[in-house]
Amino acid sequence: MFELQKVGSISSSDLFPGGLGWFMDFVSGRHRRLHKLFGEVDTFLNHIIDDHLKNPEEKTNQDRPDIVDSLLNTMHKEEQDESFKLTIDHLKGIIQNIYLAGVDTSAITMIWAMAELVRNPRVMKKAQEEIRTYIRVKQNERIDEEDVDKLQYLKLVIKETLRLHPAAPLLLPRETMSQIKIQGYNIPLKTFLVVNTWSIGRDPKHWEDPEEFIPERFIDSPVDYKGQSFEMLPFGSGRRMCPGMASAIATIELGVLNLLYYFDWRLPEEGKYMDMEEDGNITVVKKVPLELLPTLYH
Ligand code: HEM
Repeated sequence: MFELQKVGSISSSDLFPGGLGWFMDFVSGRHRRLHKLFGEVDTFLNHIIDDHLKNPEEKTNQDRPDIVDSLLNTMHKEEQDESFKLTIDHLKGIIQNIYLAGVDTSAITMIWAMAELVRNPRVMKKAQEEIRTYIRVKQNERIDEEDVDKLQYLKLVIKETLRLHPAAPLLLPRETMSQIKIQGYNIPLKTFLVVNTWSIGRDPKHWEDPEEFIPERFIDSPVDYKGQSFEMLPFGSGRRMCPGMASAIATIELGVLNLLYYFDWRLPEEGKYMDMEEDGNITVVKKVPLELLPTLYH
């Protein structure tokens, strides 16, 4: 999947629409690689679906159905709307979307959040104090989604992480549907437009100390990540903005909450500088993998 994401990023055909781009992609072997990768991904998706068909949720130890179980159930329900029937191909498309657009991006954001927290002990301490004051988990119980609502500072930490480290820093490309004028620039019809949300989130015109990790900057601020505040757009904006935003936020908040509730974290070598260099293309990851030592707290 990750290889597909890499090969599927901006191609010559995007930059030179028409014959030239297609020819360049053909000569560079990109078409062949994509074709091969699609075959591999299709086999992988068939495995996932077969596994679920062989082991329906009621026959496994799972305590709740996963999304593939739910989609298979919908598919098999007789009362499906005649005008739109969910098929195995739709199901494959949805699973692929979740893998390509959802798993990587959410994991990347959690890694950046943990990196920033360890680099900023003041913020880590404040976040853990809040969590350990408001959350009490009894034995054999789990932290659940409702617990997150009690944690205002944790939410600010995630917001600040999304400002500084939007997982998809260039959003998805757009093409203008007519000639437009923006801030004095004439943009012709059918122009390929890329929005750099990474630099928007660090623009000193809008952010004080933009490179600093300061979750408190969002206290009493109307600026949010939901596509309405153009000072930060980690999930994009408009009708093609990220449809997985709510699921991503729930996953990230709950994930980081679990990490901070159960463990204390430190660098393997105390006091060592943490390299925050970035790497990637469609998604931007931490170039030097994050290595932290956990100590069990609860
Ligand atoms: C931190 C996590 C995530 C980030 C930062 C993120 C970010 C984005 C961004 C920037 C876009 C392009 C929006 C635009 O150009 O206006 C996008 C599109 C998309 N995202 Fe996410 N995303 C995340 C998680 C997820 C999850 C969990 C899912 C699914 C479960 C998901 C599914 C999608 C899909 C399907 C699109 C394409 C929408 C379209 O083209 O109409 N994303 N995401």
